[in-house]
Amino acid sequence: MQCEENFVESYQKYFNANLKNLPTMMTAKCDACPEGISCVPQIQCPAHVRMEEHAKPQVCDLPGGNFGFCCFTGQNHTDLNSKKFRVHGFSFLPPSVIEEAHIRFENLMHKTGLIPVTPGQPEFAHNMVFHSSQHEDLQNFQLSNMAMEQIITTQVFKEKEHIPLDDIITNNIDVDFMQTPLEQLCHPTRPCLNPRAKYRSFDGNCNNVLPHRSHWGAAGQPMERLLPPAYEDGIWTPRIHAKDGSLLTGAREISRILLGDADRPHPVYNLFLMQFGQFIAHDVTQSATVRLESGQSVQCCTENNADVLPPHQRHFACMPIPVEMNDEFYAHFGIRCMNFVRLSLAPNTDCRAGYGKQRSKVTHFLDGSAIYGSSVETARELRLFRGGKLRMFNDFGRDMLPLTTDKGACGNDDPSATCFKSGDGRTNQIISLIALHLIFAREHNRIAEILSQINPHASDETLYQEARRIVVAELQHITYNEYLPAVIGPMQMKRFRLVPQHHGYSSDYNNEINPAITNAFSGAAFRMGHSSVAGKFHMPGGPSHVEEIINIPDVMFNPSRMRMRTFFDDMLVTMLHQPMQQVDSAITHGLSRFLFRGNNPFGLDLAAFNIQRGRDQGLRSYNDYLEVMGNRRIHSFNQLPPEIGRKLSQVYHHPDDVDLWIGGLLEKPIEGGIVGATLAEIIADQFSRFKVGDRYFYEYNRKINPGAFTMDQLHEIRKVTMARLICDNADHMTLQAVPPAAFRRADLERNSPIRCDRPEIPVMNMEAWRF
Ligand code: HEM
Ligand SMILES: [Ca+2]
Repeated sequence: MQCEENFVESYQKYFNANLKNLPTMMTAKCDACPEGISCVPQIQCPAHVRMEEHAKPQVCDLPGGNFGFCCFTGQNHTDLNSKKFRVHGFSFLPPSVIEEAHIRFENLMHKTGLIPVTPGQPEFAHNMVFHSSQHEDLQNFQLSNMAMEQIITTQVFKEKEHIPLDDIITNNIDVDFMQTPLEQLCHPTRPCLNPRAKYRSFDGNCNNVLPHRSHWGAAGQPMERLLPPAYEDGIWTPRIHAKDGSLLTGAREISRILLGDADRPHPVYNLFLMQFGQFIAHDVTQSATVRLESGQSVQCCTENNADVLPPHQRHFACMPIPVEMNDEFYAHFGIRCMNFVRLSLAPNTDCRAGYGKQRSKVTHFLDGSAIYGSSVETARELRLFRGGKLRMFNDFGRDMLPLTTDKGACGNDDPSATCFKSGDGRTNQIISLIALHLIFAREHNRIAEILSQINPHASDETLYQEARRIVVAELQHITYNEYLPAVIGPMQMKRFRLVPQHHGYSSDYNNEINPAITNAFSGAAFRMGHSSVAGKFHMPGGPSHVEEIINIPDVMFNPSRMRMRTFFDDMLVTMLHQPMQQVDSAITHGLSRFLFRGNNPFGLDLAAFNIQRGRDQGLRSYNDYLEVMGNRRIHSFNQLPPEIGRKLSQVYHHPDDVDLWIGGLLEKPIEGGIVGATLAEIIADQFSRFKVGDRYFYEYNRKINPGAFTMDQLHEIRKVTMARLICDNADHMTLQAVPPAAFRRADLERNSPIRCDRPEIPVMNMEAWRF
């Protein structure tokens, strides 16, 4: 193993030049890591950041000319190694702790703040984005309560036994709920009945075949963390104090001061990129807010949002956002409070006391769950059970998504109102999202139809599962081949080994990697997409050539236009031609003032929600994420480019207070990507987990993936592009041609729309699937 001492130069070349970086540690750089240890970017090896100098890992080379670390501590922020520093040796919970916790729990559940939100209000629609099915909502209520009782017990234990905060946030207390009344809340993990199942399960269970990891990435499992939580008590109390002890500036105030509305069209990418982003965001993450037993959502403001409810009347999950008297928008309506309810938690599967972990309701894998559902029950409801197809709604000869009367999906009491159903409960949230769902549902049926022609004797079940396997592979291929490089740039694609292969199988699977969503990704990094949203759709004119302009709040949870004859095509044309907005400090008022306005003169502020949500999830400050990436912390706003430093100092006292989503948005985009270096690293880490931690990933061979494609099939999958999927599933009434790079603006040189039979938009040869 060759080692070299001076590697600072290559390090500086990679990281954001603005920050005048130097490595946080100095060790020799070696060619290769010891056997069995992988070389990864520093963010994928977070535990060692907390360690003593002598425990720091060696530096090694990564593809793309940059270095990483020979990571022996794993991809979690805690490491077994740190256990030896543990101060306390408890192994059981004193009965007095359990009794007191139970009394507190009962008080919280049944005594205060049981006021529901009124239908028709914007906050009613806000809660619909956390909806999946009535059954799921009820289950969520029960699990969330169980988790709450565990959390309260941990809080009482910490208070009574004076457990240091650091031991709590690093999961360093070895106390479990076994042999206590809370034992019934523990869910022992079950071994998989068929570890070599050819098709992935619907709920994501048994992806990892090791018995104690079979639940990794499954629906309902908790989000995991890159860094320890920044809860005030280490357990669940949200961060509200700045470093200097003063109160942090409110989320709405930060939003209105820093994130104005400005039209800055992206020079390269179109709205299809934005929309695909939301579609896959919904595949991989859906949190849920705490609800009342009745299933209704909690209200944290007084009538007409005139004030926040006084603390003694508030539900325990309330975290209302105060609105200033001088708010240039909401003041006109007398609004002084925006409703905000905290996310529900998942009970700890290992039955140990610890900090709260947010529950995600969908499968964490990128596995088409937004198309097929995250449970066997939903998958069944969506199937036709004939020819392997999905159920569709035949709308005057056209296949549309099936309709639903579930009020939780559109919030509409009118039974004749259009409202669509898919594998995800958020489909109707904006009309352009429905277009993506429709493309993928039609693609499934198109493939099932061809498969049945080639294989006339195949059963409905085989056709369905094979079509699903192909569609999920197409989704993964488009994501890694076209979408991700646009977002995080070519350098990160290489560093994190995310570039799809042109030939052969990949063998990158690693059963040590938990594919779970990280809080940093769902609570901040991937919400970068909100800045790329445009406030208006410029719809092409019909025969009259008069362009129609649609304000986005008018098509949120209001999908009826979708049934107009040419709307689907028109929407696709718009998304391909209209630029998306740059990812920066501008957020359209369509999201930051009028979100889910319905028939009201004002709506909600999504930017304020993102900031508040980060605090709800215990995200650490932007500075801590700089450090885990290997950057130097910032000690003064002067260290930042003047424009950014000036902005941040308007609302934060110290760089240690900056919310991750805000700090990330203000960075300049990395080369070839749309986001800055910090968000790019968090996103790259997440997509590396989806690949390395998913046994059924489309590029894996038969030794890893029991449902691996043959070499011929994989070769065909690799031809698929987003443009091909649009070509094969549009109505072709007003859409006659498609730009070959579907995420790039159609007005770019060499990306002019072309006919779908041109070789630049290749076709899969389905003969490879003759069974
Ligand atoms: C098209 C307009 C969009 C609307 C109206 C919208 C709206 C929302 C809302 C209301 C939430 C929940 C906020 C909260 O209370 O925490 C949310 C969460 C989220 N959004 Fe968006 N969004 C849009 C586009 C996007 C895009 C383009 C992306 C990514 C590229 C994205 C990524 C996310 C993510 C990752 C979450 C967190 C989901 C979870 O874990 O629950 N969104 N969005
Ligand atoms: Ca999924």
